[in-house]
Amino acid sequence: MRVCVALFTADLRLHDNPVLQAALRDAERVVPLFVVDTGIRRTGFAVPNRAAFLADSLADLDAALRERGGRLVVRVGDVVEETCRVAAETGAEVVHLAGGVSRYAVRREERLRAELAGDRRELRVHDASLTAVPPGALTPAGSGKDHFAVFTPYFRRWESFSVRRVLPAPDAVRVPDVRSAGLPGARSLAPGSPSPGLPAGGESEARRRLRDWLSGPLSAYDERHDDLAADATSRLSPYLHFGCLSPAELLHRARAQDNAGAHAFVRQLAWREFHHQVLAARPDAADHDYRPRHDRWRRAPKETEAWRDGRTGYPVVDAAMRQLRHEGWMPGRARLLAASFLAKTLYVDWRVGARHFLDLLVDGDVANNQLNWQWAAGTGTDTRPNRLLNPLVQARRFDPDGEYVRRWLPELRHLDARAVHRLPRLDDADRAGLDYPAPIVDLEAAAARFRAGRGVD
Ligand SMILES: Cc1cc2nc3c(=O)[nH]c(=O)nc-3n(C[C@H](O)[C@H](O)[C@H](O)COP(=O)(O)OP(=O)(O)OC[C@H]3O[C@@H](n4cnc5c(N)ncnc54)[C@H](O)[C@@H]3O)c2cc1C
Repeated sequence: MRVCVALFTADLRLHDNPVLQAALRDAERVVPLFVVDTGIRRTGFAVPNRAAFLADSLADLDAALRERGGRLVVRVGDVVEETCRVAAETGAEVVHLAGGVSRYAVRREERLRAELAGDRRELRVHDASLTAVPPGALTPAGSGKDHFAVFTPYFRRWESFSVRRVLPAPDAVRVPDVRSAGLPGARSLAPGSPSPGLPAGGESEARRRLRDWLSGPLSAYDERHDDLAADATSRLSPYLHFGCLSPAELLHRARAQDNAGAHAFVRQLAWREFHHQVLAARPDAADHDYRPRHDRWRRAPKETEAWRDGRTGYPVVDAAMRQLRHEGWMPGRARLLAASFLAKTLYVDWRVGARHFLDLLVDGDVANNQLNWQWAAGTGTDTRPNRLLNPLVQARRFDPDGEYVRRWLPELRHLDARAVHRLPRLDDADRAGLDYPAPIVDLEAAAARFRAGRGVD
């Protein structure tokens, strides 16, 4: 074959990229194509933090292709129309694409297949690109079900799945003569300013972080990942979200280190894949309860605003929410306790919180964000859906010295650990002089309200 198109989506890398490798195998010349998709802009999913990360990642991908004699071809418009146009202009017979799981990705794939077929061209989809185990490859034996609804049995099967081997980065990429728009800047992808502490995007940065992570911190992951002050998780999530890092490669390399840290880390990677297979089977779970509980959610605009601003009066929740605004990222434990606080303690619809996270998270992802929110709200796959996380207990367990709180709440920097933990229990006289709010909600009353709302004892 003379020409193929490799359409990049959430796989912005040269290493271990099945889409690019298949295109290079099939054709003498390959169009490495990225379409700045105006359809995604219309969904509201394009926000400044992810736009900045995406702009970095595209620039890095282009530079890596240029080192190999190629370049990234960029188009702006409807992804299906632009891809078909590029295929027609270059005479490409086949377009290669990574299989996605969101409704948007599935619809894109269907439209692309139909449009290309009308032009006697073919779409080839690679389903072990965005996850190590293809979503849908594992189903509960003998149940007739199309996906796993509970993590532990999924994990057991996932662990024994034979993951494809890691593919090398290509040495050379020959690109046909075809028009390209310039690389997009962050502001052309989404107006507005990114968070000041946003990480840099791109495959080069991803591989540098991967090397650092594997060379030491990984082995302590089991002991330290929930320690909020230690900042001892990988921070690889945005690189996985944009595909600057391959999940299959990460999995193989973590597994090669046979220690407790690596085992615990691999289990977390499986959660990502678990949520992808749930969303693939139940795309409606992006905005509908996976397991409806007939909740009578509260509308509490002032309390929700206080939660968004990190002014709830519960220091660990507020620290988490301020970190989110500053970095566009927060550790898993902080996400969980902040989400539980909104959906259970304040009893506000999880969709309100999920939207706020998607507005800021640099790794904001339909599968992981929406389904983790549902897990925290008890409308998802949690097998104990009505448990409530107490923010005071969470703070003592996961930030015993109050260091995480002091890092993110400058107004409390002068307080010692004991004072930080006692803060929500102080009366107004003791609170005087502190620029920090009284708790916006009483925890016992909130727990009773949640149970009554949900109809559980
Ligand atoms: C309410 C809520 C919303 C979330 N939203 C997102 C999101 O939009 N995008 C996202 O990538 N993750 C999301 N997560 C999952 C998880 O919190 C993050 O992936 C993780 O904190 C990222 O930090 P890390 O890379 O240092 O993770 P590590 O602790 O180093 O874990 C390694 C990798 O495992 C995966 N992982 C870990 N925990 C989970 C989990 N619970 N679910 C799925 N994958 C997991 C991630 O890909 C992560 O990068 C959310 C969790 C909660 C509770």
